[in-house]
Order: sequence, then C-alpha cells, then structure tokens
Amino acid sequence: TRTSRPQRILKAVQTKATVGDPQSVITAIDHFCRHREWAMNVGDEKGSILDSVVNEVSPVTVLELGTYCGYSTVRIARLLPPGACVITLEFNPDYAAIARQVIKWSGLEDKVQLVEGASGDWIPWMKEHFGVQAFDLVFLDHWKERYLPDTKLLEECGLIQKGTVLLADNVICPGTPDYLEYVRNSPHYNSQYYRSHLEYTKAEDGLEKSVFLGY
Ligand SMILES: O=C(NCCCCCn1ccnc1)c1cc(-c2ccc(F)cc2)cc(O)c1O
Ligand SMILES: [Mg+2]
Repeated sequence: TRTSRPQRILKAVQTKATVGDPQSVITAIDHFCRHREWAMNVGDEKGSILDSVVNEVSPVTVLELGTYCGYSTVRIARLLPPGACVITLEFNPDYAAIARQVIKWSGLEDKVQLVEGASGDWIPWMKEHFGVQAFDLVFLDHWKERYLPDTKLLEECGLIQKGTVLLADNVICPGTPDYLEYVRNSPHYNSQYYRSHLEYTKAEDGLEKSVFLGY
C-alpha cells in the first residue's frame, strides 16, 4: 500500500539531510513540506519564534506535547546545552516511530525522551517516572482541545512553577479558544501573542507565550 506522509518526510530527511546535522534535518523537512507536501510541522517561520523563546528561557527540562515527525523536537533539542533534555509525548505510534528515526538522524537522541501515550495518562507520572521537579518550558502542539485540560493537569501535578513558560502553537489556526481565554484572563499568567502564519502558508496563525507568575 501507499507510504504515509510521515514516511515520505523521513525519506526526504534520509536522502537530503546529513547524519548528525540537525539544521540539515530541519531544512530538508521544510523544503519537502513547502515544495512537495504540506504537513503540520511548526515550520520555519513559527520555528524561528520557537528558537528565540528556547534561547531566552535556556531550559534544563522541556516538555513537548505532540511530537508528530520530530521536527520541533529537533529544533528545541539542537539549542539545549549538555545535561538539558526534552521529553516529548506522542499519542500516535506511527508518528512516534518516524519521529524516533528523524531524531536519531539528527544525532540528538541523547537529549530527547520520546514517550508514546496519552498526555492525560502520562502527566501525573512525570515526576515519579522521569524525576522531573518542574518544567522550564512546555511546548503545546498536540490535540487543540487538550491544551487547556492538560495545562490544568500540569498545574495540579506541580509541574508548572513560578517562571515556567508555556508556548502554544496554533492558537489561531486551527485555534484553541478556551486555552487562550484561560491564559489571557488568569492572574497567574503573563501572556503574549506572537503573530505569524500557519506553517508553509499565508494563513494567519501564531504562538502564545504564557509565563506562570506563581500562586
Ligand atoms: O492537529 C494538529 N496537531 C496535533 C496532531 C495530533 C496530535 C496527537 N497527539 C499527540 C499527543 N497527544 C495527542 C495540528 C493541525 C494543524 C492544521 C492546520 C490547518 C489545517 F487545515 C489542518 C491542520 C496545524 C498544526 O500546526 C497542528 O499542530
Ligand atoms: Mg502545530
């Protein structure tokens, strides 16, 4: 049967990118998704904003919700100093299998923990299983209706502490209205919108950065 889009993205990486060179992996995926087939990676324009937030936060522990093919995982991990890591959660086993290979090709596997399963099931176990105290940065890029419940769950589990930065993709397209309303109106978050475009298109989209101020 036909290959899947993630399989075709992996093939583009394996034919166009250099093993151990994360930037070439990013460039190969962006070129494929701009000129061959659109795919739901955060992309180069919003990816540059992601890069600037990672550099500003200099996180030691990052949680990414929604791995897909590992594009944003590679973007984040390539900026992390030794000893820092990103835990990335993917529900779809086919996506996870491709992402593992993309991350391996980039040479960043030592900075990445890819976990397969539902965010709602895994978040309560993060402290115990990964020895995480609190996350410095959370990148939300999974099911859009899970952004708000998972943020509340992270708060309840003590995984969001004073200074934790939440960065949410797709707050305009497809949109996360209940999440936006929550972080923009809560006295416990300082929120700001980074206007951009839906990956590889001219449609409006953007990232919302929300800093937890403590209780
Ligand atoms: O749905 C998205 N991502 C979640 C994928 C499934 C996550 C599974 N999972 C992982 C962990 N827990 C659950 C998404 C969609 C679009 C989009 C935009 C316009 C359009 F016309 C079609 C699609 C753009 C994105 O940038 C996205 O991120
Ligand atoms: Mg997205």
